[in-house]
Amino acid sequence: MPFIDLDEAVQEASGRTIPDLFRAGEEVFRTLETQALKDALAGPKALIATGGGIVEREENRELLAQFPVVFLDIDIEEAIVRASRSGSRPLLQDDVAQKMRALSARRDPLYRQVASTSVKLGRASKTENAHALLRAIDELVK
Ligand SMILES: Nc1ncnc2c1ncn2[C@@H]1O[C@H](COP(=O)(O)OP(=O)(O)OP(=O)(O)O)[C@@H](O)[C@H]1O
Ligand SMILES: O=C(O)C1=C[C@@H](O)[C@@H](O)[C@H](O)C1
Repeated sequence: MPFIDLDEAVQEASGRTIPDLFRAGEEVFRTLETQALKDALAGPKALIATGGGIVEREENRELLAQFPVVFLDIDIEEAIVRASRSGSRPLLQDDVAQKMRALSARRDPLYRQVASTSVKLGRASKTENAHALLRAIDELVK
């Protein structure tokens, strides 16, 4: 099955990086993100990885809720550690921990609203996490 990463799709379609798009304004990025989601959903059946901010727009939530969706329910402390390492996330420049907690509090109910199922991802290895995700996808689409 084809795999589509929406962050990559947005960057390819616009010819710009995500930090560059955010410099033009978050709405600029979100509009391209919605278009990339619509294009991906209209295309051949695929596994689509969205950015964590996909649930910010109601339009996106309504679209996603029509398809099988797996919520990657990552432990917040682990997410903070990983995001602190990355440095390239426009919404997480300073006070990463505080911003992550605020985003998580706002978005968590929205993820649960659109998700058909969820997978708890803790400190297991990447391979174990990938297998847990694949099992959830198999279960969902069988
Ligand atoms: N045990 C692990 N399981 C899963 N991912 C891990 C693990 N250890 C490190 N990582 C890393 O965590 C990072 C997760 O970042 P990634 O950018 O893929 O997040 P994302 O889910 O795409 O978030 P976003 O909402 O920003 O799109 C990756 O770089 C991945 O390699
Ligand atoms: O959580 C978010 O709002 C984002 C997550 C990333 O994947 C990118 O889509 C972008 O940095 C925004």
